[in-house]
Amino acid sequence: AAETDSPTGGRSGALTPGPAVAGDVQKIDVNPPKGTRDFAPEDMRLRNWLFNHFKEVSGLYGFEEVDYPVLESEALFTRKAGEEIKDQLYCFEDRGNRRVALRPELTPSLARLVIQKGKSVSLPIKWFTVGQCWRYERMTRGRRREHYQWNMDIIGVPGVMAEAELISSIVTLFKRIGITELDVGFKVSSRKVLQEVLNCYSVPENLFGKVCVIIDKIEKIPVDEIKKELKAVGLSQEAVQELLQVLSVKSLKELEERLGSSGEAVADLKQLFSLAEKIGYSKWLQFDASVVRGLAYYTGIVFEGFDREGKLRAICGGGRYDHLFSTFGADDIAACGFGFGDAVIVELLKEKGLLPVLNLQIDNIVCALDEDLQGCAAMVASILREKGQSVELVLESKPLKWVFKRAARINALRLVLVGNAEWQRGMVGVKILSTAEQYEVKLDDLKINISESLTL
Ligand SMILES: OCc1cccc(Br)n1
Repeated sequence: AAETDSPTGGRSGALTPGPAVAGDVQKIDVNPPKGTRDFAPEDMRLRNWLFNHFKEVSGLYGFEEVDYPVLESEALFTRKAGEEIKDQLYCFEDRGNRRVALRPELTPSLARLVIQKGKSVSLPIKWFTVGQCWRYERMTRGRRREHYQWNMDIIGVPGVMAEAELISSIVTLFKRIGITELDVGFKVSSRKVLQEVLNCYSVPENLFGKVCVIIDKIEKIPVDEIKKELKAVGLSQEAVQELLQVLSVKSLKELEERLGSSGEAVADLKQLFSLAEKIGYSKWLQFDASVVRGLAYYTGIVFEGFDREGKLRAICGGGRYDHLFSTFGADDIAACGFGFGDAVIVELLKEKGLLPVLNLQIDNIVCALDEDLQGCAAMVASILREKGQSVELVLESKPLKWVFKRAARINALRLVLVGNAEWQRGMVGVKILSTAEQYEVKLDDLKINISESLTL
């Protein structure tokens, strides 16, 4: 069955299309395109709750928000490393015969903007964004074709403090939404591990990305297939054997025994775990040599957030990518970042019973008791809105029963009634809906502040 797309489960509840309409008007499909989601109000409240946490955490860490077009030149993503993200590129030729694509990730756009800004931005650059990303996947697998990703990137810091800061920001996010280290962990490794092994077998640099992309599939396809693909790109039997062995190393200590203490891979990882200890999130981290991530451009520390029950796909992932900029014809600059999707985290929150209850809340519902008082009711609404009060103004003449029902549905705190008798005396009626207390309030007092005036 197709994965539940909507955060509240199941595909959006479309109206059951009625009988064919008159004439040749075609009934439209009221569902969104395959693999995409609508966000109805209750879904949008959950999405805004999550994205607000993303943005608040980004602010806590001193990151600035940026944004890019969802449509980019296809050239940003046409890396020749056999990545799934390229195979599933949502690309086409536009009316100007340009090859364009719906972005499958945000990092290349960030690199493009950093290069564009050049010397006008001071280092380190710390940018974040929350953006929709796309892939065109055959619907046979029924998977989503879009999701929103929170991305944080630090540009211009070669040291591991940058990765430590990024992982710290994700831990902060998790804590804010009720996720603990008992629910989620981070598998951490470094691609320098693979680099050091491949260097021993004189494997040319340009194969590095391809080798990593193949190895990233180690838990998804049989190991014989992995071996076959590695040999197909030119690795010797010995190199393949050594690679697969080093990926099964179970601890940093064992890695150090295998690679020695002088290499950067071990040094970086030891420093990261030491920083995690100091910052206070080492319980969230574990070394896992098999983590390589599926993007070709990572060059150093890589990490992914996983649910400890092992029911879900990776929650987030990232790492260092020190050579991405030169692939765009610019000077290289140290860089690291992560992506955090909006879908898996919601599945995890559901699993853990941590979905927040987010109801609509309106301060006032304002209603005219007589047709000819509609304008007066609108005036009362304006007065309240100018005081920063949210107001649902009843826009048509409705029976009080309907108004009370509406008030309950929108969770209104107060009902403000505009009636002839009171209006003649410059007053309006106010009912506190939770306690049924009733007041008459002078219109002038409303101009002060309805809450204050109610204490009169
Ligand atoms: O994380 C891979 C990915 C990229 C774009 C869209 C979706 Br859904 N998933």
